[in-house]
Amino acid sequence: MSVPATPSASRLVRPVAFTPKRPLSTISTASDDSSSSLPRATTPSLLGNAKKFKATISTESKSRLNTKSRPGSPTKGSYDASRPKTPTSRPKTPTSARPKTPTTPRRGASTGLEDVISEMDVSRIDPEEALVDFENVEAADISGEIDESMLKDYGGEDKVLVSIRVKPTDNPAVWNYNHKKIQLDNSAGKAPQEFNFDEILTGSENKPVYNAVARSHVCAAMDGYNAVIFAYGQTASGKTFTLTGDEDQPGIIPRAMKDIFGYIRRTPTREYLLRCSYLEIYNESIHDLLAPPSTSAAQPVQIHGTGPNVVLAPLREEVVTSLKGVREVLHRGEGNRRTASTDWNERSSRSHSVFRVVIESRERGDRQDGEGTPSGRMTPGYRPPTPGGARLQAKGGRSVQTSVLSLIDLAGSEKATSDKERTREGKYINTSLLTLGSVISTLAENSAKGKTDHVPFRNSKLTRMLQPSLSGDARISVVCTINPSKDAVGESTSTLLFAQRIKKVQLHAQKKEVVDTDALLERYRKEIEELRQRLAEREAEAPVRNRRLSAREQLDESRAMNDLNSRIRQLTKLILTSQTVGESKGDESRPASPTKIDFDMSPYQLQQELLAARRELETQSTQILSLEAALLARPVLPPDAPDSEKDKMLSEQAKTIRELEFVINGYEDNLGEPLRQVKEDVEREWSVKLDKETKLREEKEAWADVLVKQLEKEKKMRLKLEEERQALAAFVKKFDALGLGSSIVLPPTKLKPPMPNPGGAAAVFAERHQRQNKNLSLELDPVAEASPVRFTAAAAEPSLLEEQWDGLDETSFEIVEKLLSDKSTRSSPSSPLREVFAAKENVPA
Ligand SMILES: Nc1ncnc2c1ncn2[C@@H]1O[C@H](COP(=O)(O)OP(=O)(O)OP(=O)(O)O)[C@@H](O)[C@H]1O
Repeated sequence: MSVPATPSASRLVRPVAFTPKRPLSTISTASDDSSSSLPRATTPSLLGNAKKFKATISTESKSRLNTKSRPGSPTKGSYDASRPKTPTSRPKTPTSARPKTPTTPRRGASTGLEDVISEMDVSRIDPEEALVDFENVEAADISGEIDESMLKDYGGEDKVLVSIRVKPTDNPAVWNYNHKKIQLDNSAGKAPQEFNFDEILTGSENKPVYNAVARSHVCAAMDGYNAVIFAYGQTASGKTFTLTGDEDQPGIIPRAMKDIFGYIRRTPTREYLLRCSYLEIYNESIHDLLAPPSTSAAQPVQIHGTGPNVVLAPLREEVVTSLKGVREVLHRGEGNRRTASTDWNERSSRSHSVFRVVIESRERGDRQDGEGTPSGRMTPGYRPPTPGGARLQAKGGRSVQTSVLSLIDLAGSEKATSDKERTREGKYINTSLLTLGSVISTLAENSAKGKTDHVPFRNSKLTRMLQPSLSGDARISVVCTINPSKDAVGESTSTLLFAQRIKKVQLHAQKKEVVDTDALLERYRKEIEELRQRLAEREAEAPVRNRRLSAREQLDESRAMNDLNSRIRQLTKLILTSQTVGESKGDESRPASPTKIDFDMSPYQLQQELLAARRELETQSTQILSLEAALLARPVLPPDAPDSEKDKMLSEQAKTIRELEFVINGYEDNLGEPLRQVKEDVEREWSVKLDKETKLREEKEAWADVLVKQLEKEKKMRLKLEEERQALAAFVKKFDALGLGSSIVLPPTKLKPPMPNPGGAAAVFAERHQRQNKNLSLELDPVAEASPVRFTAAAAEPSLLEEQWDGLDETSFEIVEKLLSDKSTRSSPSSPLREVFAAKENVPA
């Protein structure tokens, strides 16, 4: 499959906290119609456990169903808005001409599937998956080839439309064919067997193939019928080329999507909602191709329910509003499919890929959203809104059609045929394809002979998934691709036999039109009205309310109102109408996927979510405040605290900061961009504080160095002082021994030799330092911090050492001066005093 790459659609991430879990609904509902020999299934619906109403079809609706509208074809490629057509062939049989609305389960009725979480439930659709509105269809998205004369009714919808596509080959072909008949050439050496089909197609043009094989079924799907188109054939015979095609020759899928938008554009009386899913069945395991490969591998899609009540879960659905959105979905699916495979060729030829489009539509009525029914562009036979009548109108319900178009690229059919010969190699057997063959055979047999033999739908994933459609609930078109070369005769014959069998299967496709207030389309419309009403109320109350709200609450309030407003705008954009199809200027005018807001939430739920978010924010604010308080109340470090204490404190602060960051991150996750600023501010504030703490620590370390140096200096001084004291004491002793003491009057009060202190100089220093700094805060507070500068200022006072030395110097000086001034002492050359001085001053005596 080659899908043109497109710029990726915007996929905004919805905060998890805002995503409510929702209950499951079933894919289809049981029919109460038993008039048919085959069980009559209803159109698959996504509304299983939602409340539904049994609605009668309006007169206009009946006449529409019974009248085959064949208005003139518009000019090719042009759009005639005033003459919208409904180009679907109508049932011919009396039974199918008047389809009955199926009975649907009432709310609360158990389907037995309530526990299954299904993303196919409309109420669980990811809001990123855009709702489509007929007014939004892009001109560029509309097929330029719309020509209703091309729409054919191949014998009515009770039969499967079977076409054969013969792949061009350079080898000599061994098949003869015209536009309806194909038969093996006699030269092939086998008994010529003739096959008749609805169409034999040749060549490499995909447009005629689409017109012949798919267009009528696409239109039927738009008109409310389920439709299945699948390609069957041996490997490399052209199935993918037919369904997907390439850029030059777009296949059925891109052409179908163009026609869908074209159909919407040409039907101004209805509005539509389109949802796509894309899955792959490989080795009897279903993978959601729209989910990331890791997710889909870890959580394969399961089929829940039986018969017509089939639910695939978990399976993503993407709502699309333009071809761009469709391309994005296909591109993503293809990418995921390739990622999941180690051998792409082998895997693609052995797996089935299923692209599904769910189409919801209803008449455009007089809406309270100001957009009313488009004037002057009415479809002939326009039906008034609310076909359910006054009772249903009172309940707010409007008739909604739901149909599913499934486009299936099957695995190579030779796997089903030739695998019989290699049963030992179990891995090659494609159970789904083999079961499809036997299911078709049984169905054909039952139809032909009026039997009710058991049909082995449950034997494979593919048939179980297709059971509602194969049971007759859908219009089916099969394109069987063959390689006309001689060496592929066996495979081609087998394919043609399959095609012949499926041609016999009887169908009973029914349109489904139910009034369902829970249909996504209806809910969106209703929600738009409710949101508008709510917004108007809020706006009216705003002046009074704002007076009693804090600034922060007012901000929250205005954000909530903005959210409401943008939600209304998005919901309005999502609904496609013919006007929006024509008026849009291009792909860029409308997002491929709308902003991710949960469209499924009612205004009340939205309000609850807002309240919950606010409560969460308040809790987080409290956490932040308490963490800040804890930081402020941290223990104060004493100035002489060891480094290990300081380290511990710093690491505790870092931890607190990390916790703050954590809280702020959660806070930001909830409120997004506005809080990023707050986070940055807090980060900045705390990083400044951290820097200050680090600086302070460095300063304290420097201060400690200074202190150590001071102590060493003091120690040296003390030693020197002690030496001097001893010398002086010896000098005095000698002086006294010489008998000179009586003649010299020493000033005893001034002689204060330093005495050793009990704690040593360090203790004295510490005591003095404490005294000096008792008024200084040495705590690690950036404002009241202690610093070496202050210490230096304190140390500028005379130090202990300086005082001691000053006293000693002065005393020594006075003593010496007195001695020197004593004439008797100086006059004696042998004076002992002189010797002492000479020894002390190191001068000759
Ligand atoms: N009608 C056709 N005209 C031109 N080329 C064709 C046609 N049919 C098939 N091809 C080419 O043949 C090749 C194989 O076709 P394709 O991949 O569609 O086969 P397939 O049946 O899907 O194979 P598989 O079962 O392996 O998926 C492709 O290159 C395709 O372009």
